[in-house]
Amino acid sequence: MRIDIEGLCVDVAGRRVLHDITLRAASGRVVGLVGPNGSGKSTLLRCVYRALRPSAGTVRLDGADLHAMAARECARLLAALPQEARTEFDFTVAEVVAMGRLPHQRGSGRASAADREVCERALIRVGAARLAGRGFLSLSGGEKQRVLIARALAQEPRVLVLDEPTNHLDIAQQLEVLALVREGGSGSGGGLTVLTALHDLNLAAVHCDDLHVIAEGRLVASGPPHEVLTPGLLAEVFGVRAHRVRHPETGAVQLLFDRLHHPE
Ligand SMILES: Nc1ncnc2c1ncn2[C@@H]1O[C@H](COP(=O)(O)OP(=O)(O)OP(=O)(O)O)[C@@H](O)[C@H]1O
Repeated sequence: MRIDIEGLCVDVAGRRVLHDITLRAASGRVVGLVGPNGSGKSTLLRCVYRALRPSAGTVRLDGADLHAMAARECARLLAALPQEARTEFDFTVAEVVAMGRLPHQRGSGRASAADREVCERALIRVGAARLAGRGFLSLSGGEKQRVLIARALAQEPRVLVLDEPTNHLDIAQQLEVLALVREGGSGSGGGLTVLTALHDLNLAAVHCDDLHVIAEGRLVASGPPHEVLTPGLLAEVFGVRAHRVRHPETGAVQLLFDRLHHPE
């Protein structure tokens, strides 16, 4: 499913934090949002998962205005993993994942055998089946993240929105979470579009098909990672000096950072 963001402006507390953002995430792509702290990545994502209404502009899913959709319709199409995804009560892992099925349930809202199977499959896919009976609040950060991804997959969305999904994870967990996200579509018939904010530019270079760079609320570059992550852009946007190398096995662009960039 395609995401078209057009002319998006957001004002927060009387200040414009996003200025006229227009970008597209093509169907089935893993699309990364990168940019310095406070540049507006989370604000943009919040507009896409409908936690925030833009001051101007539109977000469309395959042409349909997201903010004009009924909440249930939207929840059938789009799942989100916000930066501070929490549950206030100590639900079990199985209950947390079962919440992903709610948009698909009618009437009594009771889970069918088919719903339960989708949830079990989602937990197996993220390698967390053994956690099903545990209390969510007792899990480690990495385990919580896996379970929340399982909930998002159980929702069987066409669009997955992730805000820093690798936060607080060790390197192995980071790679695993991103691999899961990448494969996300394959178990649900393919075509899953992923829009994710990422701080780690090397992970973004490897795991994203396309990147959009946001700086001070404005879109400053878009394209495949090897085109976007240039030393010039990194100096200008992030204020760092970087060298580009190729991964010796995969050929992916990787960055070596040596020091802060001081303009002449
Ligand atoms: N509720 C709010 N009240 C006031 N300012 C806000 C609010 N939400 C966001 N902002 C401001 O909007 C700007 C963009 O914030 P946002 O969280 O979108 O940035 P970000 O790129 O996701 O940052 P980070 O990488 O640090 O998570 C920041 O200057 C932030 O202080």
